[in-house]
Amino acid sequence: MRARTSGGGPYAGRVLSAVGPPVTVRVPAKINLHLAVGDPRPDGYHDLVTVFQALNLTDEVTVTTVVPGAIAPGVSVTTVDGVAGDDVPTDTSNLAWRAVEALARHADRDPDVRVALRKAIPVAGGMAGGSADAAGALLATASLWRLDLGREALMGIAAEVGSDVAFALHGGTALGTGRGERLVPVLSRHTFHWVVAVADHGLSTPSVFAELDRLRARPEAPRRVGDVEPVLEALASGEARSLALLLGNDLQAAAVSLDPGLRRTLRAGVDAGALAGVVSGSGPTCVFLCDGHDAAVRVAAELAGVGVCRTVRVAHGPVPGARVVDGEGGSTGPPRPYDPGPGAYA
Ligand SMILES: C[C@](O)(CO)[C@H](O)COP(=O)(O)OP(=O)(O)OC[C@H]1O[C@@H](n2ccc(N)nc2=O)[C@H](O)[C@@H]1O
Ligand SMILES: Nc1ncnc2c1ncn2[C@@H]1O[C@H](COP(=O)(O)OP(=O)(O)OP(=O)(O)O)[C@@H](O)[C@H]1O
Repeated sequence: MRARTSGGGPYAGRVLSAVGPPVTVRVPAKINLHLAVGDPRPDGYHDLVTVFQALNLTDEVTVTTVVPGAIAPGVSVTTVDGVAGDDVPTDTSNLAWRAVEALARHADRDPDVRVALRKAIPVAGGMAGGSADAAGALLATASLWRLDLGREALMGIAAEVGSDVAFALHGGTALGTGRGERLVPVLSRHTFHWVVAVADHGLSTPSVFAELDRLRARPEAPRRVGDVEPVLEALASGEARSLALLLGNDLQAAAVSLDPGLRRTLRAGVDAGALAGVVSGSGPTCVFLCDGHDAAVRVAAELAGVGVCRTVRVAHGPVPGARVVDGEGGSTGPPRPYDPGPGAYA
């Protein structure tokens, strides 16, 4: 079925795409097990060496073809699991919409879709929620439009939209370099169990990078994280206790400097029985590695009682990157042109 617009509006007179069923993609949050930040580059970014892991804390992105008079182009947002979504824009600045526009430019067509976000990933929490939505919107729209895009092309468009978007497509565990957009899969044996402490406010990523530059300009600059190799070895061994000793994030000092209460959160998680805790990315979410699922449930219960954060979640990783899901709102059509591959999680 094809639809043609009538009357005025941005699509007046244009032939719109075939109206197929909506496509829903589930896409994970990320944490950084290791985050080494270099000096600022001339373009304002910082080179990173980071180890990402995707957790089973996911947003869902549903993309529907615009139907004139019935379904308008744009973005809508609902939140679940206590996520505060007031800061999430529903205009063209939403990262998911920017991803649709980037794909539309690439495909030389109009962004004639509606994007519905169902957010469970904390907003401005250092878990790449906006980037996850962008990755989900890219994959869902590419599937809806049945674009014959290879993995490399989609990853390239993802990297244009944001530093963390490519990883949200990739999933699993990966080593990221450059701005974090150049990815190599990392062997990660077994599943790691995490407690996620979500703060009652966000931190702006550019402000945290700027604070790190400021702290580093002082004589008592924060110590930098060590080499990444031992982290890769601990992941390959699957030993949570080995990995716990090696969790490190150069942005942690900056996040704590902007939000000193995080010190208390980090201490509370370890006091509650976690093996170790670290600020996730640019914060303020803190994640705690635990010795198995049962330990994580105990740590989460105790941490929730201390009152140092807004909500506490139990999660595990690695999990796959963005995936088209079947079921209500999803699509059960033929195989999709983009297959993100199995990832490198065991
Ligand atoms: C902190 C991390 O989450 C670690 O994975 C990411 O590096 C942040 O990735 P992101 O939120 O996708 O960041 P972008 O949207 O690309 O950049 C937002 C802003 O963060 C700063 N930024 C980001 C990434 C990077 N490698 N260096 C930076 O300095 C820049 O000021 C940039 O303007
Ligand atoms: N789809 C989206 N979801 C959440 N925030 C969005 C979205 N699109 C744009 N934003 C804006 O981006 C800001 C950062 O949101 P996001 O949740 O991605 O932060 P983050 O998890 O700290 O990111 P990262 O870990 O990649 O640095 C929000 O405060 C909001 O204003």
